[in-house]
Amino acid sequence: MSSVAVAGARGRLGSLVCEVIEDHPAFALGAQLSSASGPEAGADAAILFDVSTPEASPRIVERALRRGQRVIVGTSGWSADRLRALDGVVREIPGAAVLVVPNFSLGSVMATTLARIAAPYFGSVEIVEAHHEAKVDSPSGTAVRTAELIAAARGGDPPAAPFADQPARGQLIAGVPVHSLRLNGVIARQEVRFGGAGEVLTIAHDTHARDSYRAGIRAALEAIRSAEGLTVGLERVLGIPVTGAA
Ligand SMILES: NC(=O)C1=CN([C@@H]2O[C@H](COP(=O)(O)OP(=O)(O)OC[C@H]3O[C@@H](n4cnc5c(N)ncnc54)[C@H](OP(=O)(O)O)[C@@H]3O)[C@@H](O)[C@H]2O)C=CC1
Ligand SMILES: O=C(O)C1=N[C@H](C(=O)O)C[C@H](O)C1
Repeated sequence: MSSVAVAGARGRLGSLVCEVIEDHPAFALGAQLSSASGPEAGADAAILFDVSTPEASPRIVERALRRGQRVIVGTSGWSADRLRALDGVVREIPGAAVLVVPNFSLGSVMATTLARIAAPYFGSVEIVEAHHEAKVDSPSGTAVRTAELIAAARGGDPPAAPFADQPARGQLIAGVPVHSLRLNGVIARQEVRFGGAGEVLTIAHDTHARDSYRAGIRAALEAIRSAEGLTVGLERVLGIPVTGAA
């Protein structure tokens, strides 16, 4: 049995993560950490599962890695810059393993994979994401990661983003305009819209219930036991073919 401490255990995602751990015969739920927990709380667990806040996450993750814990990160905010810094930390620590999962939902991972495939073939692309009103960060971590992967798939050739300096045109992430909605009645939704000559391709994904994260959380737990170094994305764990960088 591997014991797992959960940072953010009382949150919307954290409480689901705790349920999945408790239901899994190979894992035991350890400390359930909140912002009130001291730095040493949960240090005895083999695995630290971080689902806290974008602000707290980097400190929580680095501390866990430096004390030899394997780490799963579901918290948003891990943009390319943060991931580069994390990779530096991981390389300093022999045997370190961290798995960063921007989205645990299989449908979302598939949608982002399809967007990566389409990216080189369309001259313009924009992302519209919608989330519940309690979400503290925007754009969403999934949208940031999707935009970065689209840019990488285009090999540095930025999409057309006319008049992008106007606030209503969204926030440019890796050259891709991203538009964020925060609405009562929504859990999570993302649309990637590709524009070509006389046509628009829309790749859309809806999260109707947080149950959609269960299978991905389980897969991440099973993968972290043999992971090495920094791994980003559930696609790597599930063996979904991906091309290009990152
Ligand atoms: N990868 C994925 O598939 C998904 C990722 N997310 C991401 O997960 C994160 C959490 O989302 P959600 O559960 O909705 O948010 P919540 O606000 O419901 O939960 C966050 C929890 O973190 C706790 N927390 C805050 N600071 C710390 C700290 N320093 N140490 C430990 N715990 C802390 C808070 O508790 P308190 O302040 O009481 O301590 C709170 O319970 C977000 O970044 C979100 O974007 C969400 C859904 C899916
Ligand atoms: O806060 C959320 O709810 C979610 N956060 C993640 C993100 O920022 O992409 C994943 C999912 O969209 C739900």
